Order: sequence, then structure tokens, then C-alpha cells
Amino acid sequence: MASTPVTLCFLLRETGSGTEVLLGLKRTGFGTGKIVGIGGHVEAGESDAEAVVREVWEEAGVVVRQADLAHAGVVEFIFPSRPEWNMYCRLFTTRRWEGEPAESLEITPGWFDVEALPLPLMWQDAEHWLPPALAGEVHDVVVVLNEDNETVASVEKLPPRL
Ligand SMILES: Nc1[nH]c(=O)nc2c1ncn2[C@H]1C[C@H](O)[C@@H](COP(=O)(O)OP(=O)(O)OP(=O)(O)O)O1
Repeated sequence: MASTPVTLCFLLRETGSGTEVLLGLKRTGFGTGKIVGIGGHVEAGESDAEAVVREVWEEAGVVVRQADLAHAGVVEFIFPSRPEWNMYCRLFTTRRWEGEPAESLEITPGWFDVEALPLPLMWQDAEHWLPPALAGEVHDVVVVLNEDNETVASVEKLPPRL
């Protein structure tokens, strides 16, 4: 089954004590209760960049421009016991946006020190791909989940496809 296209954008800002990233508490839908990246499904006819601009606005009330997005790799999430959940997720980062993050029905946004990510509150696979992506490494990652759809069966990190 083809993986559903999704996309995430990580806003990064510098503070006196280091770099912070905008994540959010998921309030509805897939991954409710977890801290997740801001983003979601790519609609038919949209590019990944168009989708992530729309999702960041819808979920966090922040305006990001496509020209300010940096590619940060791809993660494919494979759920062998629920293949309909498989997702192909393009990652972006940006250091430029307009507006202050605000709560939506879907997400309660919050800033986190990139050196102290809330990994125990995130999907368990995040520890494998999020820190390197935020550090500027660009990889194609394939994450396979176990039958519980939570713990990680395997992680394969490949150089990016051009
Ligand atoms: N194993 C995993 N680890 C992770 O960190 N994020 C994952 C993941 N599997 C899926 N995701 C993320 C990627 C994607 O942005 C998100 C699912 O998309 P959405 O947040 O848009 O889902 P919803 O069910 O709320 O859909 P909408 O109704 O489109 O808002 O879950």
C-alpha cells in the first residue's frame, strides 16, 4: 500500500540559552496526547511545501513562506500491522516566519530547547530522526514500527535521494 504523503515544519529560533524548536501537543486525530511536529497531510494537487505552509498556519497560526523553507530530509513511517497508517513525511525547517504561535483545535504549540527535546512524550521513533534533522543533517529515514504501533522495530538511514 502506498504511503500517505505528509509533511512537517520545524520553526527554529535562537535564544540567550541556545536554539529552540516549535513542537506541539496533539489534541485531536492521529497521535493525540503526544508532542509532535507541526504539519499534516498533503492534499491532492498540493506540493509538500504548499501543504506545510498551509498546515503551519492552520495548526499554529504562523505564516511561513515557501522561500524560507529548508529541506531537512524525509522519514517514512511503516506500520506493518496497520499499513493504512503508512506515511511518507517530508521534513522542513525554517528560521523565518510572521506571527506568534497560537493554540488551535488540533495543536497546543510550545518552544523546546533542541538540546532537551521532550522525547519521552513524543513518538518513540522521534529520537532517531529528529535530533539529526534539527542539527541540519539531511537523510532519507525508514522507520518500521512493531505490532504495537508504538515501539520501533528498525530504523534505516540512507543518504538523501536527489
Ligand atoms: N511514527 C511517527 N512518528 C512521528 O514522530 N510522527 C508521526 C509518526 N507517524 C505519523 N506521524 C505524524 C506525521 C503527520 O504529520 C501526522 C499525521 O498527520 P495529521 O496530524 O494531519 O493527522 P490527523 O489525523 O490529525 O489528520 P488531519 O485530519 O489531516 O488533520 O503524524
